[in-house]
Amino acid sequence: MRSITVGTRGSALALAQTRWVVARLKEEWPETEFRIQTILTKGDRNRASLESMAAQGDKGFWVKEIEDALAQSRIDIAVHSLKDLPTEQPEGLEIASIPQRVDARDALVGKEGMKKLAELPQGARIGTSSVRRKAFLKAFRPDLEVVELRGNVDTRLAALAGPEYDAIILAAAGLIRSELRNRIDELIDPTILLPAPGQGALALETRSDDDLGIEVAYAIHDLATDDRTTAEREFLAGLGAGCMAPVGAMATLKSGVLTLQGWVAALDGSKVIQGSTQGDPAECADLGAELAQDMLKQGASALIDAARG
Ligand SMILES: NCc1[nH]cc(CCC(=O)O)c1CC(=O)O
Repeated sequence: MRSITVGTRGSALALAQTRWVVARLKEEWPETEFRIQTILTKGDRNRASLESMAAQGDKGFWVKEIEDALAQSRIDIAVHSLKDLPTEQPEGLEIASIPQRVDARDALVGKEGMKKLAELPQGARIGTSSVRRKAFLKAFRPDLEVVELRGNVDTRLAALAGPEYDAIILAAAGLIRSELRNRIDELIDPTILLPAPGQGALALETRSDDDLGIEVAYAIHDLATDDRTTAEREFLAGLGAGCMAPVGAMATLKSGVLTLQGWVAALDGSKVIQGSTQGDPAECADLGAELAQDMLKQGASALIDAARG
């Protein structure tokens, strides 16, 4: 029996999404044995330094060790949250497959009486560590207080039991994949909070010369998700921004037309530049790159430079 080793971070969410991937792969390849190998990343080892590393523009905080294991054939397929993958792909490795996206949106989880973003009382305290969520929240409701909240999904939900936060914001997909969908109080409308590029989608990474691994992974590829997230990630790359920038992007597909929305904000939410474009999904990469160029000209460069510090 042929055997494929699938590598992932060891967090509850990473394991939940990897088990989902393996279950889907098993449906397509019933004769193949799949093993799951967890790998500790710099992000897991040293959460405290996350902020400073990110500020220095360290890319691939959650992926480096996993990519090393892949390159050294200790694993055959790596499962990542697409949102955490740098837009530049390392030599010798490729994204072989993007499975179907769950939900791209952000979710609000609130205490009693704190279940809707628009209805939160003046000065309500919202927990998030994302510069994107913070900037867009402040733009929507400058009265809200954004309070730093780090950690994995369980840690963040547990923090809501304490006095520091009235509500927290997380990716809906993380809750859904962790079977915590019932904790979602509001799926936040993307006209208020545009999701991160690639949010809610996974990426299966392989060695570029591993035809078998590529074929196995590709069996669960979803073309619509690929087109949408390619447009979103090319927008991010075209801005010259990383995952730590206050940038949102979301593409939708309807009647064969891809619509891409992109937002770039000042860190304090005092300014948000919004743009959108439409076209043939086959041109998804160009649509993303062109929207980035347009918005850089409209003043997004200054915002991105400022966010970089
Ligand atoms: N930055 C951490 C991270 N990476 C992917 C997800 C959620 C799952 C996804 O977006 O696919 C999360 C947690 C969060 O943003 O709440």
